[in-house]
Amino acid sequence: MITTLDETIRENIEHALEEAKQTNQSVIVSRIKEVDALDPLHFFASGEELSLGERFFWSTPKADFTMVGIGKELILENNQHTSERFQQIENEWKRFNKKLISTFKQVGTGPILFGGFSFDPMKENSELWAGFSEAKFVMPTLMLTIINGKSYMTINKLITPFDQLDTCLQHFEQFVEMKPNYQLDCEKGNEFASIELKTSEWIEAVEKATSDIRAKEIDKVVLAREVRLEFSNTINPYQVVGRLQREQPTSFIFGFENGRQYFIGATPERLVKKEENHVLSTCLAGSIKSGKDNDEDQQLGDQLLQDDKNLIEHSIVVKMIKEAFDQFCDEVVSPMDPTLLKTKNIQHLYTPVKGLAREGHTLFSMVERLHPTPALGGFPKEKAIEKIRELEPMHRGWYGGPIGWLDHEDNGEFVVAIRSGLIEGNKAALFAGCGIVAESEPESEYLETKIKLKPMLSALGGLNNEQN
Ligand SMILES: C=C(O[C@@H]1C=C(C(=O)O)C=C[C@H]1O)C(=O)O
Ligand SMILES: [Mg+2]
Repeated sequence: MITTLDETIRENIEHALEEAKQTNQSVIVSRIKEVDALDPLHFFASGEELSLGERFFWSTPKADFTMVGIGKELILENNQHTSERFQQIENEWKRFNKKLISTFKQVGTGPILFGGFSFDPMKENSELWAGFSEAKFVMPTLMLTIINGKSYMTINKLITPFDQLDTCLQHFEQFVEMKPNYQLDCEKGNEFASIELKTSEWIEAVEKATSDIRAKEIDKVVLAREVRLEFSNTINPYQVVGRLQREQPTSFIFGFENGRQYFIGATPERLVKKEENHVLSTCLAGSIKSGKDNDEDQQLGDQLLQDDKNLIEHSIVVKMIKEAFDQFCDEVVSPMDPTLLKTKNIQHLYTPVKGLAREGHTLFSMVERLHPTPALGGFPKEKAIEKIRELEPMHRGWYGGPIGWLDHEDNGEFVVAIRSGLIEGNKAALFAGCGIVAESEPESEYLETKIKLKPMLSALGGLNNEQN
C-alpha cells in the first residue's frame, strides 16, 4: 500500500529524474522526517550492519546539537595544494540542485556535507595520513540530527540521469522503517603500550623557535608532537566517542570514518560558525591545567587570567581573527578581555568574536581566510607555516585542520581538529601542540602537551583520573 508520504516521494523522484535527464546533471533528493528519540551512538554503531561505509559523528558542547551520518551518497574531495581546495568543493556542491521533501525547515537536517581539510596541503603526505585527501566531504545516505531534544532522520539520494524510478523508490523505502538495533559492547578493558615519538627533537624545536622569536624573526609559532599507542584489543570507535561525550561535555566531539581509519577528537575550539549571515568564531589560546577541586581550579584560572606569557599568546589570536572578520563582516564585536573556557583537564583563555557576513562571503571563504589561526599556526601566518614545516618532527595530516559541516544554504560550522587522534585497528596516533612565544619554556610547554593529550588518552581507556 502506498501512503501519502510515499506519493510525495514518488512525485519528487519523478521530477528529479526528469530534471536530471533534461539537464544531464545529477539532482539531490533529501527526505526529512521527525522520528522517535534515537541514541546517536547506537545509530552510529548500526552503520556497521548496514555496511554503507564512511560515517561521521558530530556534537556541539553539551550535546545541544548532534548529527550522525552513515554512508556516502556523494563524496567531494580533492588534493589541491592551494585555495582551490576550498573553492572546488564549494563550487561542486553549489552545482547540485537539491530537492527537500519536508513539512518543516530545520537547520542541520537535509542535504549537508560533512568533512574537513588537512592542516598544510603543501606538506608531502605521510604513511599515516596516506588515506586522507587535502579536502574530503561526504553527503551521507542516512543522517540522524538531534536538536533541542527532537530527532530527525534525513535520507539522501543522488539521482543521476541514468537512474530508474523503481530503484530510487526502493532506496527510500529500505530506510524509512529502519530501526537501529545495535547493542553497544559493554566496556572492555584495553591495555596499551605508548611510544613517545621524537620527544627530545620536539623540545629542541621549541628551543629553536623561542630563539627565533626572541630574534624577532616571527611573533608566535605553534609546535605539535605525536604519540603512538598500541593496544591489546581492537579499539572500538563508539566507545571512544561515547567516553569523549561523557568526559568532555564542554567540547565539540567529532568522528570521521575514512576507510579503515577513524579520526576522532574532542575540541573546545570553534573556527567559525555561520547561520544565515550571523558569524561567530572563538579565539582560544593560553592554557593552564584544571584544578583537583573547585578552589584549586578557580585559583589556577585566576592565575591564567593574569599571566603575561599566556595573555600575549592569546592576544595574537584575537588580533588576527578580528582583522579577518573585518574583511568579511560588518558589526564585528568582541569583548575587551578574555574569559576562561574550562574542560575536564585544561582551561584556556577565551574570546568570542561575532559579526554579520557581508553579501557574497561564504562559509568556506571564511574557513580559508581563518585557517590556520595563530592558535594552530602562528603569526605572521606564512612565516609560521614555514617554521612548522622546518621544525616540527611530525606530519599533522588533518590534526589542526578545519573539520565540520555545510548545508545547502551556506549554514554550517567548522572547528579546529585538536585534542584528536587517528585510530586504526588496535593502533592510535595522538597529537598535541602549544603556542610558542618569546617567554616560552620548553619544559612547561612539554607539560602543556601532556595535559592536552589526556582527553584522548582517557577516552581510549588508558588514563586514570589522576592530575599532574
Ligand atoms: C595546539 C593545540 O591547542 C591550541 C594551543 C593552545 C595553547 O598553546 O595554549 C590552546 C588552545 C589551542 O588553540 C592542541 O591542543 O594541540
Ligand atoms: Mg599555550
